Amino acid sequence: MSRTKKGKRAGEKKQRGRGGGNNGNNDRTDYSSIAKENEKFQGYYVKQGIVPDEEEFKKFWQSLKDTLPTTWRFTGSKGHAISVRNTLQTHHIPSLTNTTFEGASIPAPTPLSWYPDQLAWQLTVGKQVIRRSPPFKHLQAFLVSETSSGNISRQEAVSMIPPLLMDVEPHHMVLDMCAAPGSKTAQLIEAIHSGEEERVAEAAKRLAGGEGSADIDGETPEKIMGKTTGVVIANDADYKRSHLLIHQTKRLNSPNLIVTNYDATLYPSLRLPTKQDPNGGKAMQEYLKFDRILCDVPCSGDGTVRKNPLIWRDWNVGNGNGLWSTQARILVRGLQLLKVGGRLVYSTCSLNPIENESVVHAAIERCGGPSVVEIVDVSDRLPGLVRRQGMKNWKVMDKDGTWFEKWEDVVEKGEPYTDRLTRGMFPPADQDSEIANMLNRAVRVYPHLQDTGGFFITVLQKKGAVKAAPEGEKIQTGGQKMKGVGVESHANGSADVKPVEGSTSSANGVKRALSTEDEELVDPGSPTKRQKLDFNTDTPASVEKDDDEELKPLDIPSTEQESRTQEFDEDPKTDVIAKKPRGNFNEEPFKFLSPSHEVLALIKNFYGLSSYFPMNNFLVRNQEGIPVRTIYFTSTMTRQILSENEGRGIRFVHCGVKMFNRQEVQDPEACQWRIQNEGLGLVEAWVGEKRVVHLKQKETLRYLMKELFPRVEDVAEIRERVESVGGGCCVLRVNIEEDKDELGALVLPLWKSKFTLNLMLPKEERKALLLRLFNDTEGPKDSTREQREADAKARKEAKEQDDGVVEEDQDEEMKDEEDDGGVKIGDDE
Ligand SMILES: C[S@@+](CC[C@H](N)C(=O)[O-])C[C@H]1O[C@@H](n2cnc3c(N)ncnc32)[C@H](O)[C@@H]1O
Repeated sequence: MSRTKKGKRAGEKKQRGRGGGNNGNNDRTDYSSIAKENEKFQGYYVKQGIVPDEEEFKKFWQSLKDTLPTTWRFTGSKGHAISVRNTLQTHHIPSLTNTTFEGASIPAPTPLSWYPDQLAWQLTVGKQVIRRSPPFKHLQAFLVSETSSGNISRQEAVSMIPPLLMDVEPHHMVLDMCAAPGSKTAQLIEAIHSGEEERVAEAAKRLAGGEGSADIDGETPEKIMGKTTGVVIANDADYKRSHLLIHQTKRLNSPNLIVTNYDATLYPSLRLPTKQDPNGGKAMQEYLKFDRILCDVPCSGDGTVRKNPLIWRDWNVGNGNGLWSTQARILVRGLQLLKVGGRLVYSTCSLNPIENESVVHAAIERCGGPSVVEIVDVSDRLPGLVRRQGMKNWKVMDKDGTWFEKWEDVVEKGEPYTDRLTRGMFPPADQDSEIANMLNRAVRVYPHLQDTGGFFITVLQKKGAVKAAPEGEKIQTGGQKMKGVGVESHANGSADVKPVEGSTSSANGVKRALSTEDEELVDPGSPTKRQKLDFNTDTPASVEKDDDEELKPLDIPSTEQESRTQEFDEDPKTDVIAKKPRGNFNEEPFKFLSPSHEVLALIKNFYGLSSYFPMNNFLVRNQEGIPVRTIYFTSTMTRQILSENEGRGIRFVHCGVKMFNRQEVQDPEACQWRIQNEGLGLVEAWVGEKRVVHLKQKETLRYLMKELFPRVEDVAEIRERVESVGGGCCVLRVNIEEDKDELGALVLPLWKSKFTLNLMLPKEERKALLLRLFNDTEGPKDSTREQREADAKARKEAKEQDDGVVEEDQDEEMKDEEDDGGVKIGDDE
């Protein structure tokens, strides 16, 4: 068989890891045939002493071979997540407790003790049981249905930890540097929106009563309305995978989310609105600094071996060594972009100290040492989570198997080791130094501690300005010269973020020493020099994988093979880390509409939108800036970021929630712009009573959900009200006393045609609600369809006979439209 340059056999399956890029893998390896043994893998971790006690190491090693439990999170706003969780607890857990299968008792799902509000659960039973035990089968149907409607997200338990340690608040600016496929981004979005429902409800009540209007002068609309003011920017270097982020976070409908597509080592400084000098001096250009940053970096992923058996076959030391330089650069860039006082979490699903403590140590040194960046002690956080402390000593192994304890030994041996390894990889020379002791504050989670995957998490706090010297100078830190984590700087201003399509090199190529005032604002520069460094160790090759793998609905896998193909959380792939954003960049521009635009005026009037509602946060996605089909809504800060950076070639991939969709209507009174289900939660509190319908009876709700096109005359409870509201879109507020716990605050978009009503819900969501609320497994039906068709036919024939004019079916007006998100209104066919 032929060999490639890197010594791989042509066609050979590439090394797995966790990093991204190059999807489309069609590997059909039989995972059950892979032996769960690898001497090099085991020997490496024995020598590193990651679990020093021999007996404990045996348990640790054995646990890597065991099947991983299935874990999931209830997603969305807290109120909503809790209401779906309540269904699990009320309707499923009782019948799953004390279940036996073939004589043995079977454990019911349990909440993860350390996850807040019992919103994360785990299930340890295998597929056999699920298929053949009726209560588990029932649970499976619930999980699948809620997953496809986005209320449940399958996620590895350990992967849920980093966002929980970030202490995100609703006003925070948050950056997720390596975000795809987006499980943690979803947690970050939930965190910035935490408490929002309550705040908005209170504000709406207060403002409707005319109270509090005195103290709102000069406040942003979000603040007045109790809305989240923070922003989450989720980034990934892989363009295709940046779209996975959109998919994964779609259900959260956050107007505070922006998705970008950059190599994180080169993440650009984003402009904020210029600050005017009150004394009449020069206006200052401000750049965005973040309160919270997540660096969940690409890594070798050997902590995921329980669900990725290929790691047993393919593990080699070069994977970790090869990623070190990129991981360190991402972390350094993150620390530059962080506000002083801000927090950054660095995490990997690798067990390897080279990808973990070594990177953290090098980056802290690179940024000025522990007086500038400290590791936060989080030992009292997440009580219940069993963990081990970070390592302060480790060794470095070359890919040929030679071990080194210190850089000086590498220098003594000379090439090729001096090319393949770097000084920064080594542990602190002074093991009693502040930084060495601080490394113990890092968190290591091992599989045997609580039946999970392996993970590494460090929480860093920035205490002062980071001074990054230009690349080319080897960095002098704590007596060590380091290469491989340098940051080149160049002039700030428009050139610093020139379009990077097809190139990540410094926009203007100017290298200069930093001045103190812009040291934090510069963009990192040319990767050309780093390229050599990145490739001077054994960089693992990419793995190709099918995109859709991330998106499969939850099933309950019993084998690791199934687990691998159905997982959509962590993405254990190693990749040659982006020297430039991968894939074509092809996005329509984001154009904001003037608040006085005639379409917005029409919408405001029809829905009776409150005067507090921020009408300047609407945008469209076309070059001309015309509302053709869909109008999106963003938060104020999001708008400012997009507007300030327009024309700078910034690779914005996504922003805005669909709020209004254009609808062909025949009723001249009805507004053509219907509220999209996605945007309803953002606007409903501000819609005037004139377009609100209240519903209190459970049976009415069931009928509206079950029937795709119920006749107005058949919905007795709300008939009168909908008739007085008139044609077009309105807001249905559901308030059923007996089901408060499971329904939460349910608000739905309702369309009134001449004769029929239509809940405008995506098919999956309608199905999931029917199952959850009414135990209906069959889904919606269209029993009036035949009747309508017959009526239409009769009308048409009669009309044609009368005057030869062909009349359109009035009720068909809602059924031909499909929105941009693929949600067919009413008629799902
Ligand atoms: C471990 S995965 C992130 C998982 C993600 N945080 C989550 O929780 O779903 C690493 C991601 O980093 C991306 N990546 C690799 N190199 C990168 C770089 N230089 N800059 C930004 N992203 C990069 C990969 O495409 C991959 O999606």
